[in-house]
Amino acid sequence: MFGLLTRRITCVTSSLGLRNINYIKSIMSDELPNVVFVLGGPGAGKGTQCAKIVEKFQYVHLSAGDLLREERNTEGSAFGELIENHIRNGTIVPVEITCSLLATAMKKSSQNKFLIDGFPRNKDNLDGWQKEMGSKTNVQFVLFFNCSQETCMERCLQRGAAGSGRSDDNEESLKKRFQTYVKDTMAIIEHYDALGLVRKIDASQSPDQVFEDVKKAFEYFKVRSEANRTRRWCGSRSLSFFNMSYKKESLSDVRLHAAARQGNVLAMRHLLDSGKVHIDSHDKDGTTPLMMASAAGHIECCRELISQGADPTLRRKETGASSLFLAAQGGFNDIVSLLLQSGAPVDARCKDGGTALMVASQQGYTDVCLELINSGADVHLQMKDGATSLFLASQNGHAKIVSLILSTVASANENNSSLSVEEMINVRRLDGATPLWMAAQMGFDYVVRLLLRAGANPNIIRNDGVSPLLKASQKGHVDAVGELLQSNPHLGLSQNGDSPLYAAVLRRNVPIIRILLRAGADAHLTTTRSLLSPKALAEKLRFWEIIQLFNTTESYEGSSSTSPV
Ligand SMILES: Nc1ncnc2c1ncn2[C@@H]1O[C@H](COP(=O)(O)OP(=O)(O)OP(=O)(O)O)[C@@H](O)[C@H]1O
Ligand SMILES: O=c1ccn([C@@H]2O[C@H](COP(=O)(O)O)[C@@H](O)[C@H]2O)c(=O)[nH]1
Repeated sequence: MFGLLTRRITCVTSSLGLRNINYIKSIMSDELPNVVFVLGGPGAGKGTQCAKIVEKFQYVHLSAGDLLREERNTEGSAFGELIENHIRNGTIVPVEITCSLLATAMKKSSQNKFLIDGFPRNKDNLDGWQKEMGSKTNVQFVLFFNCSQETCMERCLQRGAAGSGRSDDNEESLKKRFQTYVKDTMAIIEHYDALGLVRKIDASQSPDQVFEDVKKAFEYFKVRSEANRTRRWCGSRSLSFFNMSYKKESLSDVRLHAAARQGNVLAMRHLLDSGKVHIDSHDKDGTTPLMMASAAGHIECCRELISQGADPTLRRKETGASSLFLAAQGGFNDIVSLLLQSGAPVDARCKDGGTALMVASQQGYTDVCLELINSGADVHLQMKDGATSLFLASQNGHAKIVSLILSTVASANENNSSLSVEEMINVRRLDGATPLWMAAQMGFDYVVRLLLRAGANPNIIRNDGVSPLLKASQKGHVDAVGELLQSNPHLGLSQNGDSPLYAAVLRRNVPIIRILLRAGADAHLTTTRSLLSPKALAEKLRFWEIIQLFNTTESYEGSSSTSPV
């Protein structure tokens, strides 16, 4: 922690860059205290919503502003005057003071879920947090309350008039606070956005409406992290572990395999010392004790086996899976490191072309991906069906891994002539699907956004003639459709003769119809599949609310081209 509060942190690392791999590593661990940063303009309603979140999701609310005000009011504080000056002027207190207050408050609490409200507000804050707390906490996501300056100003002035007692709830301070927000804090929100971690909430609605959106954000991230935890457990037990056969040559071999499977290091050592077993004795599928222990996550057994000479380069006969692949599949990073240090080839291929990096990307084990990439894993490799690690991460909604791979591709491209991000991002599987196409089908809007921003082409269709926009419309993924529309995709007929607007009408999906119309989709465009236009379809099905929407939306007159993508 910060020893001397008066020491100014001069952090020179560019933590606003995507390529800060240590930083990304620091936000991955499941075991560390979880943090949700809450950002937005002054008066956007951060404190109001935090109170509701505490009640519903049992987080501990730490407002950086409140902690600073408390410190300012503490008798004898060396920082009282400095803090008050910053508050009045709407400028940002040096990070060592704020971060130290936050860390102390976190330490005091016995909880491990924190809402950090109003921090980090500038690059100094972010760098300071990274340096001191980055490796000790897990940033789950950032809640961003978006609200116009006018509304925020009005709310703060009313709060002041109602007796908040805050020295900065006045017009003069508020103007300065907004300048700081626009100039400094927006860059922090953009930084986290680039990592796929920002959930933007429309804070101009009523407090209850805002909270409805807040709940969705928490549920979204909760579902994702729980899914990851479940997979970590299943990865070791069901996918590979139970599929292994255990038929060995001798009773001692059977016992060795059983010890590896159960993690019984003492029994294993005893058997190995006896000289009666071969350390790499394998069953009919070529499964060795080291593979067994790696798949089951027994690090002590793996250490014992390696130290007694087990071969980390062996593969299973049928699938070609190595110990490294099995450890990566289970998310056992300590075993992955051990195997790599012991000479396991980082890019060993399974029979289907899969590698340890691919399986870790698929399962969402960011820490494992980092370890493998830092050990030289090739991010450009493809499975026999054409899938890349990027594809697998996108298909499964692992935004952090998508960011990590994209930044690794960019660095590799700078250093040699390997594919550029733009080329790599649009690599297609044999069925023609790109990472973007898959993420759109699955409704992973964060991943869709990350990929589009990195240069993914929204108009690459799958071999069946379906575009990402059409697929997202068919599946009813309104947020993914919204993200795709940001990149001006083709709105007309896809090559299979269907259109996104037609698909949305067929499924009576009004939110998607609305945003497609707003983007210029044509309600009169006849699809070649059904020979009906979206409007004719709505009339046929008597979807009155949609007919009304078409009638009242001027843009349905249409500007989209009728030629297929
Ligand atoms: N959705 C809302 N609609 C209308 N008023 C709101 C809404 N949310 C909060 N308020 C009111 O606006 C004022 C500011 O809200 P709040 O203190 O939660 O904002 P904040 O973002 O934490 O502000 P600050 O950054 O200045 O600490 C309060 O008086 C609050 O009651
Ligand atoms: O991390 C922080 C948080 C706050 N400040 C200063 O406090 C005021 C008020 O903050 P609120 O979040 O609106 O309560 C803010 O304008 C800053 O001057 C800070 O320096 N660092």
